[in-house]
Amino acid sequence: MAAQLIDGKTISEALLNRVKAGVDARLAEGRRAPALAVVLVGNNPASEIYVRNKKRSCEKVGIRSVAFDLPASTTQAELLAIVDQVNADPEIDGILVQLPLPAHIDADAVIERIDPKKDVDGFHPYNIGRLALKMPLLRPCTPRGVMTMLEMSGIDPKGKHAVIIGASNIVGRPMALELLLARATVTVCHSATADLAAEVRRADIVVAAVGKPGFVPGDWIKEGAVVVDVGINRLPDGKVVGDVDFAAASERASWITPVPGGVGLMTVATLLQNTLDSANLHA
Ligand SMILES: Nc1nc2c(c(=O)[nH]1)N[C@@H](CN(C=O)c1ccc(C(=O)N[C@@H](CCC(=O)O)C(=O)O)cc1)CN2
Repeated sequence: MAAQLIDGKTISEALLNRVKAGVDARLAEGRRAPALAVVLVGNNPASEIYVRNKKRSCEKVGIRSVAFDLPASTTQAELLAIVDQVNADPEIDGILVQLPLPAHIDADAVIERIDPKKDVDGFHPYNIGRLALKMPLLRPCTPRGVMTMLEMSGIDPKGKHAVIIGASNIVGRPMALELLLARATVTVCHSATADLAAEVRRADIVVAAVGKPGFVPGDWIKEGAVVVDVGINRLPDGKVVGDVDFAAASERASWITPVPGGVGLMTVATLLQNTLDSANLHA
């Protein structure tokens, strides 16, 4: 059986259209456009691309973006002062600090400094706690984007066994909370998991978020499983591939996300959805 594609391009465009309609509705009511502070420290080439895409998408849907492009030498105190400034600005609804930050900056301290009401990345302990307690407010973009992809493809995780490979704060952990909220039975695998292949072979839904090209071979995928590939790995020849052997997994899966053109596009669109949500909640 050849898998059906969960097409991030089509689904993210539909989501962006929905966000644009929400922005237009605010303007029609005489309310201001939502605004997003976009903070980039240093010159990590991948981060520069992601931030550029986020700003372009803001433009497309009518969200105002306010850029803070800071040198790699920025100190933690300087960055925290900028976070304080945008926290206090009533014209800003969302704050995005692009990760990773340079090694001399404590990313957890920066995330914790963001006003949880403006935490459109959903990484603040307050927002993660709300998700864990079944009271989600601002939800991490990649996992929320994955849930939108499943929903728009008619895939209901309820009663399914979901296996997540990777336990990061950005993807693996909040992904587990999202799937639990959707009533899946969830297994989170990580580098100390005893028999990863056996865990994945039992999965109805596999979410791979490892950051290693082709880490999941096709023969780990159960016949008919749904495969969500969150990995974005750039090969020496410049090609971008996921964590899953796409061709082999497609032979067994019922649905699969491609890389590129999959979850990454949803991460950006969901950030704008969160920014609109934040504006509608508070301004
Ligand atoms: N503050 C944050 N930092 C980071 C996040 C995040 O959600 N918030 N996630 C990742 C990077 N990321 C967004 O910031 C991101 C990753 C990938 C894509 C994307 O569009 N991927 C494309 C392929 C891109 C390519 O060719 O390089 C795709 O999947 O089609 C967008 C955003 C870490 N940092």
